[in-house]
Amino acid sequence: MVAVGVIGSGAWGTTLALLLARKGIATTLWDHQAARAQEMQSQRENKMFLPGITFPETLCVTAEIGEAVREKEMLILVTPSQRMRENLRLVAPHLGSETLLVSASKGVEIESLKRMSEVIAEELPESAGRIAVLSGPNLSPEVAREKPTAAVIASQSTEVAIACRDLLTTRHLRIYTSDDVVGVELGGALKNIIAIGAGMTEGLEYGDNAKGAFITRGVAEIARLGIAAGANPMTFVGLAGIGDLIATCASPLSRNQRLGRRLAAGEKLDDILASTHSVAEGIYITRAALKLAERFHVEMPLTTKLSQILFQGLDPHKAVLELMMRDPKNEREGIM
Ligand SMILES: NC(=O)c1ccc[n+]([C@@H]2O[C@H](COP(=O)([O-])OP(=O)(O)OC[C@H]3O[C@@H](n4cnc5c(N)ncnc54)[C@H](O)[C@@H]3O)[C@@H](O)[C@H]2O)c1
Ligand SMILES: O=P(O)(O)OC[C@H](O)CO
Repeated sequence: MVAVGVIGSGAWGTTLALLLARKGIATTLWDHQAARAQEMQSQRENKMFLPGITFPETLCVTAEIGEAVREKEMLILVTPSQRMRENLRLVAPHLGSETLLVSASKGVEIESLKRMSEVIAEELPESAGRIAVLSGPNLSPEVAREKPTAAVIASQSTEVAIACRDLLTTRHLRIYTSDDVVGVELGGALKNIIAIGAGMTEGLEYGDNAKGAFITRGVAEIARLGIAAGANPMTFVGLAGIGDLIATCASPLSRNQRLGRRLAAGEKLDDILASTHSVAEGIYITRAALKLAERFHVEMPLTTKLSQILFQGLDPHKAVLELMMRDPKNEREGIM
């Protein structure tokens, strides 16, 4: 029988585990907290992140890392991005020589500026040829409820991308393959910055023209950085780029978008963080993106202003005014 492990039991990790288990795959979901794992295993539900969705019998929850990692065809790594490395170190002693590794996290490590696949290859070097990354417009409450969804899985190895795709595909989740690992990872990570900003335009009641403009200039900005980092420009008009932006910037289900709306309402970042268990990757990728922008000499005016709002208390109205008053530009300047 095929067996899969899922490392990280937040909303997305639980959703992916549910999908696999519903296909009859023996799925082990790992939580880093024993009490949480026990609670989910006995209640047959993740009440914190996906209330109301019952676990099938083929899904087992554990806090014992070896149980989640040993003898698995595929391991899905889906912790918050800043926690990925420490969890890979727990995985390493138990990992088999054939296991496929899929990163489903959307972020860049702030300290090293490495993408998740790079962190994985660094910590698990013997598995470096079996890594894939999953991204796309994938709001977990919709995916878990089997609403039609598409995603993209990228790997340097076509065989690995296809094998992971085949394990993850369901009647409700259509997955495209790609060889643009850099673009798929950076698209999924960087869109979180734009999702926070889009939430802010909504919270400030600036209307749909402002939101449309913000998202469009946002794509230009994140594509500019991605291309400088080696991504294929076309990936930013694909599922990991514009696709994910449309979903997250439009949906009240997006945690990053909600964060933007709360900041616009005047709440302080620390208070928002203290009020939730969910990760809003946009906060961390904002820092990482600005460091990457410096490395690649790329201009990121929207990200710069968002960073000032998040970390220096800049008033969002003032930030928007400052963006509006920038020097006029040609629309395509700095993109292609
Ligand atoms: N939720 C979604 O719809 C969705 C969709 C696609 C991708 N993602 C990405 O998946 C990743 C995980 O997000 P999520 O939504 O599943 O999580 P979540 O925000 O729902 O919950 C956070 C999870 O992180 C866990 N956690 C906290 N500290 C940890 C540690 N030190 N080690 C291991 N786990 C720890 C918590 O226990 C919790 O399970 C993020 O990068 C996110 O961007 C999320
Ligand atoms: O809820 P968010 O903002 O973390 O977004 C979740 C996914 O990345 C959407 O594709």
